[in-house]
Order: sequence, then C-alpha cells, then structure tokens
Amino acid sequence: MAEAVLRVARRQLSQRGGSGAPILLRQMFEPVSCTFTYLLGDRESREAVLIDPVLETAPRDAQLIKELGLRLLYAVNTHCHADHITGSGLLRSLLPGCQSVISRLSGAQADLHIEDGDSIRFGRFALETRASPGHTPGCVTFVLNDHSMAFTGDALLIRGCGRTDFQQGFTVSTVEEERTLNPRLTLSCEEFVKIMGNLNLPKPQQIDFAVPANMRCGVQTPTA
Ligand SMILES: N[C@@H](CCC(=O)N[C@@H](CCS)C(=O)NCC(=O)O)C(=O)O
Ligand SMILES: [Fe+2]
Repeated sequence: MAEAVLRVARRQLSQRGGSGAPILLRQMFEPVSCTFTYLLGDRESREAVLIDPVLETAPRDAQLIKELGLRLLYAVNTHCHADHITGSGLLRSLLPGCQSVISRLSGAQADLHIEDGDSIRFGRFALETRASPGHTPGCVTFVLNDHSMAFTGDALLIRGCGRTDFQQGFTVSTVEEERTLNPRLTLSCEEFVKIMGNLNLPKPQQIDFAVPANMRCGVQTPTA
C-alpha cells in the first residue's frame, strides 16, 4: 500500500533539516504491492536511512545508494507488512554495515528494536519514532527531527487509513488536510469503529507468506 509522506503544519516538503543542512530525499515505488520506499541521506556525512524497502526492489535501492555515494546505516520498517516481504533483511547482506530496524511491539526480529521516543540518527539528522498503532499494534511513524516530514506507513494514508482487521500518489499531504478532508478521520469515534469493522476487504495476496517472512526481517543470509 502507498506510504504517505505528510508535511507537518503546512510546511513545504523540506530539503533542509533542523541543522539548516540540506537533506537528500528520494521516493521509490514498488508496483506489485504499490509500496513507496523512502531514502533519506545527509549530503555531508553521506550517512543514510531507507524506510520500508521491499524485497524485490532491494537490489535497485542498493544500487542507487552506491551510485549516490551514500552509506546505509539502517533499513527501517514502519510495521510488519502484510502485502509484501520487507527488503531490510536482504539489504543488510547487500550493504554491509546496514542494520535492520523495526519496533519492539511488532514482535518481529531485527538487528535493532525501537520504541516510541527513540531517535534514529544519520549524519546531522534523525528520525523520531512515534507509536501509531491501529493498522498493526507495532506500527510507528517516523518524524524528521525538524518536523517537516512524517512517514506514516499504513497507519495514516492520504484520504484514508490502514485497515484494522488483521494481525494483531506523489503521495504528499499535510496533517491539517487529513484532519479536515480524510473521510475516515472526520467521523465520530463510533462511526469510525463501525466503518472499520465492515470494510470487508479481501486478504492481501501475499499475507500468508509475507507476514511470517517479515517476522524474521524478510529474507536474509547470515552476516560474516
Ligand atoms: N490489494 C492488496 C492489499 C490491500 C490492503 O489490504 N491494503 C492494506 C494496507 C497494506 S497491509 C490496507 O490497510 N488497506 C486499507 C484500505 O482501506 O484499503 C494486496 O493484495 O496486496
Ligand atoms: Fe500494512
């Protein structure tokens, strides 16, 4: 499912971090599961993080990271995905030094487990971890430390939200837009619970093998 980048408090999609230093941002798309993967890097130190990589496109992402002269520190997951296998396990093999990351509450394996309030640092920047359960209990949102961007995974979608009935575009919007225009977020609590309990969506096609694989950080080979 499409991942949403939200501009917080009406700020334009920032190319500058809290330190006043330019940040490198790339959005990449995986067409089978319609997943957006985000690469963020510090142009000075060349340290980078990748948010929600997909197994099939991990080699593409690794190639881009090498071409840009970046050093990937973390391949992070917003949640244990049901519609695709994460690329975080493969990336730690393709790019030595990269660590896989997911929330402790996801119950999934990873090199690093994060919790609400934890910061993921890369160069002069950091992603702040905010718990955003609902779609899954372990869903987190990553907020850039200058609060210009938020990566919400499937917890909050543009004009929608992630389904709540299983396992425990240039896609940009703003928190204000979603508060006022999102058809689900403008309902009363009772109406929201009723709608979400009656979506009657089919199971994601890859769920039966994607979730078990993602509980093991995707597909990975042992590191030396
Ligand atoms: N067709 C897709 C899965 C569609 C789906 O269930 N999407 C999830 C997010 C990915 S886990 C969701 O929460 N959708 C919300 C909605 O309102 O549609 C597939 O089979 O892969
Ligand atoms: Fe999901």
